[in-house]
Amino acid sequence: MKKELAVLFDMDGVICDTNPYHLQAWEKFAEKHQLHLEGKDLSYYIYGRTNRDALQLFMQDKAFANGNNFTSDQLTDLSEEKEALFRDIYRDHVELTGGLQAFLEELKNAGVPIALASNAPISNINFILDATNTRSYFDAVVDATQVTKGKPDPQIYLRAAELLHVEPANCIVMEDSTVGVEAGQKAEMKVVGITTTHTAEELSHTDLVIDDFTELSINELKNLLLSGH
Ligand SMILES: O=P(O)(O)OC[C@H]1O[C@@H](O)[C@H](O)[C@@H](O)[C@@H]1O
Repeated sequence: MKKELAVLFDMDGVICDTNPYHLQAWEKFAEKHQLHLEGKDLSYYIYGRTNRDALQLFMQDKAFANGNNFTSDQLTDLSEEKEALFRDIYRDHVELTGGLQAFLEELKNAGVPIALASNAPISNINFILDATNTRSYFDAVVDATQVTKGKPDPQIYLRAAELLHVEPANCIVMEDSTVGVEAGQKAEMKVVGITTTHTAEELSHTDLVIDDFTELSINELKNLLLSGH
């Protein structure tokens, strides 16, 4: 039987409020590679994007100080180098977003299928799932390597719905980044915006804005599915 509700969680900024630590990692990485990264660039180039897309966007618009373009293998290596920095910085600060543990329990007890759908590399996904001890809650995990395009393309969310055997129209996406919100909306799913990375105003085009998961219940999600766009 097809399920009437599934919840698809983004990871960075949703499972854990990691973006302040990603920022520190990007700053270290930028210094080492003489990349002219400014605070205001983060919102557009970085938050929510795959590292490959972020690095490529940078190269197009700003170019690295040494003027080189990177091969696909170099992009993979650079991406992993930045994420190793992130994991080192974040390791001692790992904490689930407020109310998430109880919300995951509520969903699990009600038999609601749950997926993790992230642009992050699998090394980071494994790191967060192990450090937060939440792997057992997720019925499916989708990262950008399992599809041809990461967010803001909708493929990651559509693949997650497929793995859970739930129609996209019955899926609710939990997102913090504008790139991720775009992906959820293009997948024609309802999107809840969480204000870890962007302000409530910046997320005002979502279906519901929350500060953390203490504000959500299954009933509220069911009502959201019934409401129009
Ligand atoms: O799709 P998610 O879980 O928000 O993660 C995507 C990306 O979010 C960015 O903010 C990070 O800098 C990346 O390293 C990360 O891969």
